[in-house]
Amino acid sequence: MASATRTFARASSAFRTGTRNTLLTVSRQTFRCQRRGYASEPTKSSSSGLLIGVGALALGGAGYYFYTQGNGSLLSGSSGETKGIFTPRFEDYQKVYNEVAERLEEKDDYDDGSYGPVLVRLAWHASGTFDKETGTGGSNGATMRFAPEGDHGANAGLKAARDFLEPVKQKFPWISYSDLWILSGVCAIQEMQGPTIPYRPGRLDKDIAACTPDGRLPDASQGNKHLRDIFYRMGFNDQEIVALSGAHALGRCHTDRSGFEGPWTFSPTVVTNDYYDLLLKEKWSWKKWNGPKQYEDKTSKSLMMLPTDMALITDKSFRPWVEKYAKDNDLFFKDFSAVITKLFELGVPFAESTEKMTFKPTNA
Ligand code: HEM
Repeated sequence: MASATRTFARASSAFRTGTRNTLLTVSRQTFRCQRRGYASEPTKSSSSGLLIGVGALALGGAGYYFYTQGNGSLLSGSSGETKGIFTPRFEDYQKVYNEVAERLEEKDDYDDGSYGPVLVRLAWHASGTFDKETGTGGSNGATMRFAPEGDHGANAGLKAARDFLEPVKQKFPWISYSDLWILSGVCAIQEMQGPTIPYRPGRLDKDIAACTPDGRLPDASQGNKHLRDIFYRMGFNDQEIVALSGAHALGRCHTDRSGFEGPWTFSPTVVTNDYYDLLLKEKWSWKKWNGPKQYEDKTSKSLMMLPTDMALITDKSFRPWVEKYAKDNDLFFKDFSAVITKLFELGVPFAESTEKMTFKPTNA
């Protein structure tokens, strides 16, 4: 620790004050985080990312590679000369997008054939901790890298998503984890044939001190009041709660993660409005098993609904939106794109000049 600190001190003295301050902040965070330790689930992914900073600093006389967290940074060549500030542009973010898309295509032996759904869940759980009253939580910080947040029951299983992204972070060390997780959610939705999701970069990774308390994400065993408590706290209304829930067209529940079991739809790796359609058209009854209370469809007995999903058709204000989205996929795509963009941007202090980016899907 001491020699790494000295290496940092030597290296940082070579740079102008503004950059040095940024680097010092990043480095102090790095050392503090190392002392405090990470969540038991995400240790590998998070520590290696932060260690990039230390590794870069340790290059010493061989030259320096310095990256801030996505908003521009000093980039030096291996011969030691400073090359200038690296400011990522749209093309750079599209490269990250393409890399995630390529890995999604390659790694098709996971779950139902794609990491896409779990990447969407990672981006949502990173964002869904936001509290509009205090301005805390949200995607700006990627604090799920640390215990206790990574170990919150609601986040069980998301290490798979973080590990999937670690090689991408290593290939593009200039992007913050916070921006990477959201960009990957955007990529997963688009690559799974969903709507275009506009993206803005600018999130900064925060220290362990910014971890949010347990209990900010929804509890699937509850009902409509709980959904409103959780989503109103983030700043959403009833229509938006229903539109966001359409993400459950994707993926599945796992007994070793949430305790629940099974997918919501027959095409869990394609974004569709099937979730709403099935909610309305199927007959749902309690599944007979020893696990937590969940519903199963009468026809195939292979699909599931959570108590919170069923609340969308028993609640008078939610139900009309379920009916609208079941009838009109274009409307669902339009509203889903708008509401998930809002979710991904909760509490992020973007610079005014930050423009929305639209990535080209690889299968377009
Ligand atoms: C409305 C309240 C919500 C509740 C109670 C809830 C609960 C759950 C639960 C229990 C799982 C299963 C986790 C597992 O066992 O692997 C799950 C999975 C998932 N959730 Fe939600 N969720 C909610 C909202 C959302 C929202 C707003 C999104 C995204 C916009 C979302 C996206 C997903 C996805 C994509 C999966 C599948 C993950 C996978 O296949 O690994 N959920 N959710």
